[in-house]
Amino acid sequence: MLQLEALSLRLGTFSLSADLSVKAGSRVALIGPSGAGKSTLLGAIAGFVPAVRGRILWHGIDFAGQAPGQRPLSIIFQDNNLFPHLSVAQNVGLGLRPDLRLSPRQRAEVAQVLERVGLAAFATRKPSDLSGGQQSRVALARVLLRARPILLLDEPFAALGPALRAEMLTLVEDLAGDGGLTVLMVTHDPQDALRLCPETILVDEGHALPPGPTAVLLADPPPALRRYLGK
Ligand SMILES: Nc1ncnc2c1ncn2[C@@H]1O[C@H](COP(=O)(O)OP(=O)(O)OP(=O)(O)O)[C@@H](O)[C@H]1O
Repeated sequence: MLQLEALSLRLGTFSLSADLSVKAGSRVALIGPSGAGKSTLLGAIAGFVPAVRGRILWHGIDFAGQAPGQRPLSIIFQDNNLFPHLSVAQNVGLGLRPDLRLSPRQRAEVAQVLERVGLAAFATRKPSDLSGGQQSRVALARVLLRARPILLLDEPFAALGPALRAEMLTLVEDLAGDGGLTVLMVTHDPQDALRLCPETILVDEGHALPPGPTAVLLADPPPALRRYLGK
């Protein structure tokens, strides 16, 4: 279980509170108006935004004092955080060793995971020689290799067209299911939330609410969400 316990965050004049928990192995969307604090909340979980008050716990262990790289999570942003000067295989290999001194066994793991996301034939290419969807797959491959139990997605597929986005969400669902990952995904698209995430956290007016069933939330949105969705 991931617990945000009486959490309070502040960035300049912006503040956000959260008191909620997310079940291990579940997939949860974060939805809310632009500037509501969705990325800030992921940033706090990842360790980039310090908490003013409260705690973040994973299976009862406090994240405080754990640097971002030590936390049991991976994060993918919209730009996929790929290094342009490294090949696809190297970008993925970074998930295992930042200095890229991979053992033969680790190289084999990289090859295996590239196969898993359908990029076996692209290992030596640079990210710029790939389509947007393929770049997203590289980022997912790296996450898979890191094998951290929490996956944070910050509008990862926003730049992709609808069909490709649906395909990527299915891939995330498969990979998350296989690995038993806990997924938190920021999205502006209610359909994406419905597709991947049975539950949704509504972030609005300085609060992140506890997760509720996505279908129920979208079928009968509270006023704040109604405004945001333009319903
Ligand atoms: N470094 C910063 N210093 C001060 N304020 C910041 C900083 N970063 C973000 N903010 C403010 O914090 C608020 C929350 O931003 P955040 O990016 O978390 O929102 P969001 O819900 O993810 O928005 P969007 O959907 O547009 O990506 C915004 O009002 C933003 O202007």
